[in-house]
Amino acid sequence: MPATRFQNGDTVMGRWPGSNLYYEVKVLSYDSKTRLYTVIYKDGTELELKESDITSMAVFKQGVTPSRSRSRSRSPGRPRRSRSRSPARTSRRSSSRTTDVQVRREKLKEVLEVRLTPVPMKHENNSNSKHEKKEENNTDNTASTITEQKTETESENQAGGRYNLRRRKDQGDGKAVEMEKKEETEALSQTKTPAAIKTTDLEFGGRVGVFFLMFLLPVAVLALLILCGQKDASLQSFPLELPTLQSLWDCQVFGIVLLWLLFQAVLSLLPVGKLVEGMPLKNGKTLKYRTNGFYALLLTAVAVGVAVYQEVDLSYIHAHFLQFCTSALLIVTLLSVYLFVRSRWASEDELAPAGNSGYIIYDFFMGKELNPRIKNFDIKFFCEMRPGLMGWVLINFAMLLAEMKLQNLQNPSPAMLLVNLFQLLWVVDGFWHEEKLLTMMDIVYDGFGFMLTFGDLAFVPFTFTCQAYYLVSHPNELSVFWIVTLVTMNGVGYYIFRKANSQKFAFRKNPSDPAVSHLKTIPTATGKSLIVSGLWGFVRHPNYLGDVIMGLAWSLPCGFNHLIPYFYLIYLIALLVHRNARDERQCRKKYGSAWEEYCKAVPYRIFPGIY
Ligand SMILES: NC(=O)C1=CN([C@@H]2O[C@H](COP(=O)(O)OP(=O)(O)OC[C@H]3O[C@@H](n4cnc5c(N)ncnc54)[C@H](OP(=O)(O)O)[C@@H]3O)[C@@H](O)[C@H]2O)C=CC1
Ligand SMILES: CC(C)=CCC[C@@H](C)[C@H]1CC=C2C3=C(CC[C@@]21C)[C@@]1(C)CC[C@H](O)C(C)(C)[C@@H]1CC3
Repeated sequence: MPATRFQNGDTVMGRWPGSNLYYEVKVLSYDSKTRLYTVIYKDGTELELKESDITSMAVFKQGVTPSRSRSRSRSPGRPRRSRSRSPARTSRRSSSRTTDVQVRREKLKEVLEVRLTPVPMKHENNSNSKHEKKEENNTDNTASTITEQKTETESENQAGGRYNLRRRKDQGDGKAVEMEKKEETEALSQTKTPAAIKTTDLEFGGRVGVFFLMFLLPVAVLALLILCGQKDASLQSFPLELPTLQSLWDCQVFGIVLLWLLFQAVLSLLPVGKLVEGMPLKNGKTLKYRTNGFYALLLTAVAVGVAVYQEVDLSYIHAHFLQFCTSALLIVTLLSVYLFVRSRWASEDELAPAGNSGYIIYDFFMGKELNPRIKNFDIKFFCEMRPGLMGWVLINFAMLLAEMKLQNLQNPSPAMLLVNLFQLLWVVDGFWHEEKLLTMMDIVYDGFGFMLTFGDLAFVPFTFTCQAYYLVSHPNELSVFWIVTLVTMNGVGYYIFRKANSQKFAFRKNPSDPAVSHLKTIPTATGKSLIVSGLWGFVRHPNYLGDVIMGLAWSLPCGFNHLIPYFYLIYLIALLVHRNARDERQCRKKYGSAWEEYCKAVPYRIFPGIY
């Protein structure tokens, strides 16, 4: 153990996570990487604590009590009566009381969970025999139970779990919950803001990897567009004819891109649509987000309709596509620099877990600040959903008009129509469920740096449109059989994607919701359960599977002459496989043996029988 304040075997006072209550604990070990102490409470509960959450016994003996606990005695090993409700009681009351309180409580719970990182099983190091027994019992509990939702047995298993934490989240009761939430928020805000933990697990090949990616990604996007626009779109037509500077840059185009960003920013600030609370931050506070994307989409459609009626020639976008892309790339670079510079003034609890390695290049790429804001304008939330996704739909429409113009068509080709409609459905769906983005890792975990800025403002609008761009100069006839097949394929993909995402969201919001209460689940020691039947029992990421099926239906209308229109599909598979690995790593950490059990019960990650 390096020089640390507390040594193995020391008896000290440890803060109970999420509260200001201190209990006697014994230090078991110290992890210099995570800078966390593993401590064991008197009742056998093992937790990882930060140094700031530990204090010496002497402080208490002198009567300087850091705990602000008043009459409320909450022993980690002794559940408070008012909180432990029988599941039967829950199901009688909960369905009609699915209130915001529950959702907020759920969010708060997740913050607490971060502090309750399960300690990996360490049988060989453990000298505490009582503890060993507990561990074995617990492993049995989680390993043997694939239960129907909310049975008494499940609840008992949970209560006897390793952390002796009651299942709180899967129980619903409006009033009590509200009180609980208040207490917990109070406790959280009283707790000193934790020091930012340095990012030690570097992704994307670390500093060297991201350095190359930062150059490779923009070049790859430009190369894709050049190839897509060429008559011979074969991958073998390398080396590409280098574009002239004039075909890459145009000040008017740059102005249009800036106007587009401004227009979308103004729409995003309109006081319509729900004001939604995001997930709690490290300091227990939450940010508010205006979710008016659907209205913004409608207003954008009206504006575009008026422009077309006024005979604005949208095929201009097709003719200047490369210039639009370079303008976007310049904006991405400027915005990333701005974000990196401003992150110097961000407080510790405003920093993202993923982008704080201390290496400039890496942090610039990953993003240091979690939720950069200018007053109430959330730059990340805006960029994730608005200019890129709206731009995608607009560009697709412009390509449709360009196809009619260049190929002298009265109507758009069926292939172009299908690509436009399929992708429009996906974007509309995204705006309809905009609120759900707030729980995704991009918002909750990733910083806002070059990677996401580039992804949102350049990658999405200029590569997701590659099928439509390709079709303008590479027409492809579709038979009725193909049209029916593609519509069915997109429908099936969309059904799986939507159902899986909605099921998970509904379950996390309220597991007793009649829409999901029939699903089988695996309980976990954190209090959350994992769905193990239906789509989530088919593969571990059914939502990714649905997305990939749709991706295939978007590329097939372009035919089989070239690989280039399949770029989106290839990107999507690579992204989702990587995302899946990232997510599973986090879930394994969060859920321990319950996650292993889930993996055993549902062996395939995305593609049944293959992966
Ligand atoms: N086209 C594109 O470019 C992209 C599309 N997407 C799409 O966005 C959607 C959302 O993706 P993503 O953000 O990756 O999130 P996921 O839907 O994959 O969420 C993963 C989380 O779900 C929870 N979970 C996992 N398994 C279970 C289970 N069995 N039961 C209950 N909860 C479970 C866990 O969180 P916890 O337990 O903490 O709740 C886990 O961390 C997907 O449909 C994806 O295809 C995403 C990225 C890019
Ligand atoms: C090569 C590179 C740097 C890629 C960056 C990846 C981004 C393009 C994607 C990462 C996750 C995304 C999501 C959406 C758009 C693409 C990015 C930003 C999304 C907002 C689109 C709308 C959907 O409905 C969604 C909310 C599910 C989705 C979330 C993830």
